[in-house]
Amino acid sequence: MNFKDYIRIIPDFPQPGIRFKDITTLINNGPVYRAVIDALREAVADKQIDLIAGPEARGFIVGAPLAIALGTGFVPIRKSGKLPGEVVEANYDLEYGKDKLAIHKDAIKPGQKVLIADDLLATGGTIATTINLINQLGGEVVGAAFLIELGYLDGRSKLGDVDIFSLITY
Ligand SMILES: O=P(O)(O)OC[C@H]1O[C@H](OP(=O)(O)OP(=O)(O)O)[C@H](O)[C@@H]1O
Ligand SMILES: Nc1ncnc2[nH]cnc12
Repeated sequence: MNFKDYIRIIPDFPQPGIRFKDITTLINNGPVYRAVIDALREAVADKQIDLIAGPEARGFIVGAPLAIALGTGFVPIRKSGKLPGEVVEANYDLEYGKDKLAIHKDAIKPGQKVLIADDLLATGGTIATTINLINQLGGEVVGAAFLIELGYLDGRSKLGDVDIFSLITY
């Protein structure tokens, strides 16, 4: 199955010059959505994983079903102001702007092994910040899994020695 056939590219969204990779057309198709989650599960099958962490919002679309497939818990990393409990927060830059992410302080116990999941790796700003938040809680990041990697933005170089898995690259 060629996942690229199901991803729609929208030029100049959300700002001129960005070629937006729209996954709504992929997740609209049940068998293809399931095949993506199966492929990610297989890609990380050799890892010991206690928790999946996914950044809002598209990280939930990939991370929550992957957590169910692996039988782990799921930790939502949310945009600032959305989580009700005590949080740690960090600012970051992404391909088309700036934002602030937060995690509940009690979401990860020291030493727990955490796999990050998201739909897309672009500049790496979102995931570098996600790693930072997990590390602040004492979690150990064992890898990061994506449906899409934008190789031309070299987000990998921001993620240190974290193991990175992506199903397709542009
Ligand atoms: O590697 P980066 O340059 O940081 O970009 C990648 C991030 O950008 C998108 O999220 P976005 O912040 O647009 O939020 P959304 O999931 O709520 O649409 C995408 O889902 C990744 O999380
Ligand atoms: N080009 C892109 N398409 C979809 N989501 C993105 N997040 C960051 N860059 C993106």
